[in-house]
Amino acid sequence: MLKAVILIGGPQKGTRFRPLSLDTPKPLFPLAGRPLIAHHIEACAQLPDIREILIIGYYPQTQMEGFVGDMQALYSSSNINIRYLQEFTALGTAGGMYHFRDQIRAGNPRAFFVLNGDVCADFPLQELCDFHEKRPASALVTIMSTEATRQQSLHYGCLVFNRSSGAVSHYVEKPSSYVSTFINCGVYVCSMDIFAVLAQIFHSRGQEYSCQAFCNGNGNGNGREQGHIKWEQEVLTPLAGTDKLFAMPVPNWWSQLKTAGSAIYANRHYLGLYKKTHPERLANVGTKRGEGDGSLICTVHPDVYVHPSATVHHSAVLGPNVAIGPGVTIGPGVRIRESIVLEQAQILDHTLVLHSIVGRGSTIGAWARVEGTPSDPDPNKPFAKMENPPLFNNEGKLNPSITILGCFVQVPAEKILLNSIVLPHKELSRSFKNEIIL
Ligand SMILES: Nc1nc2c(ncn2[C@@H]2O[C@H](COP(=O)(O)OP(=O)(O)O[C@H]3O[C@H](CO)[C@@H](O)[C@H](O)[C@@H]3O)[C@@H](O)[C@H]2O)c(=O)[nH]1
Repeated sequence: MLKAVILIGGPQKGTRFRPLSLDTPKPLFPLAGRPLIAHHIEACAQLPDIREILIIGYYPQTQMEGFVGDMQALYSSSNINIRYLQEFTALGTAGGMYHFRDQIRAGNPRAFFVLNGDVCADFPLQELCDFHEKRPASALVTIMSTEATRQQSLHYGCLVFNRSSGAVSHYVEKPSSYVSTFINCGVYVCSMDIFAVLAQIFHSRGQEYSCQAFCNGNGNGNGREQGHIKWEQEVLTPLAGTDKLFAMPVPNWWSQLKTAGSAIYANRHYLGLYKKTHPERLANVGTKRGEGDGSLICTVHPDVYVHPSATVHHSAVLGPNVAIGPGVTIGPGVRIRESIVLEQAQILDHTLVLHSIVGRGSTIGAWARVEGTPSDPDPNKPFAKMENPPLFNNEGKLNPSITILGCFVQVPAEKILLNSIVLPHKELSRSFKNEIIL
């Protein structure tokens, strides 16, 4: 029996994903019509041995319970239990795993997966598990690894490993100078003995804290929670070179979801994966709607996802790489490409939407133009990943990126919105270019 843990962080995380994360917690942001971590759950559920998926984070229960209920219902017939476990405070990337160790160990799984909730991929979980189980009995963790450029590798965990055995000899989290182009994808298989390592870290921390508290005469020394454990620095780094840490390089598509710009890129890839895994979800076949209802929609340039409850005028043209959410209305002559339109948005007649995300309940008037700048990885650099540039450049100007409308924004007819970010509930009265509209 196997289990999986999905780490989703909490409300203070995902700040670079604003304004989209103001409305929906980042782990639930829809890509190709499904919440980000529903793709993780779907990948886990493909494995016949998976029995339980534990989502660990510090979002309030109320923000996660609807999603968890939907997932439980979806996978009830496959006998997979899905639960959300809330940390009382941010416990870091390994503290939650240790805190909820009894829940992970319950039922005696032979191993468990750990997936960062903010990565997107064609997750090769069965291969990763088979690889891990073929390593020596001493193996505690196998890391899924991919290659990045030399420069980009500095933003990730970097690893040096033996290409035939997979044994990791050196692991550095976000090094300041070049270590390796092989990076940590934030996807792991762990043996159950990893809890002994976590217990050791937790208890040594306890001694450190009580000593500091004694010396300072106050609570827990530096104010950090004793249960806070950094998986990368406190677990992976010391395990390197001990024959307990392994890496499996994979050629599959993989990306992080840090900025809103990366959502368009991930949306495109998840739509592309549907061709292999769930072609019935796509509205690719001629002019037919996805999800098997077969009614006519409009002209579609693959790949396109349209929620069955959306209303799309037959003269609209969608795609490539478009996802249309529930209850969306698309008027006559509308053209949308490389974009995500979230639930209940309305796009009125003859409007053009390019490289943009239209927030929940937003309205774009007729003959308007909403356009952003694509922020894809550099196609001329092998292994290049998405850049996650800051919002502003050194001159204090907005870096060109996709256009984002927060929820319930109103764009009047015949206006142009270019490379701009609009915060929720704004009613625009004119055109904007390269601006954040607060
Ligand atoms: N439950 C919980 N989850 C957390 C916490 N802190 C972070 N996480 C979750 O853990 C994942 C990674 O955390 P980050 O702190 O955002 O790390 P990162 O910059 O993305 O780097 C990590 O991922 C890279 C791959 O995407 C790796 O290359 C890198 O080595 C590292 O593991 C995210 O899904 C985040 O939501 C926490 O306190 N509690």
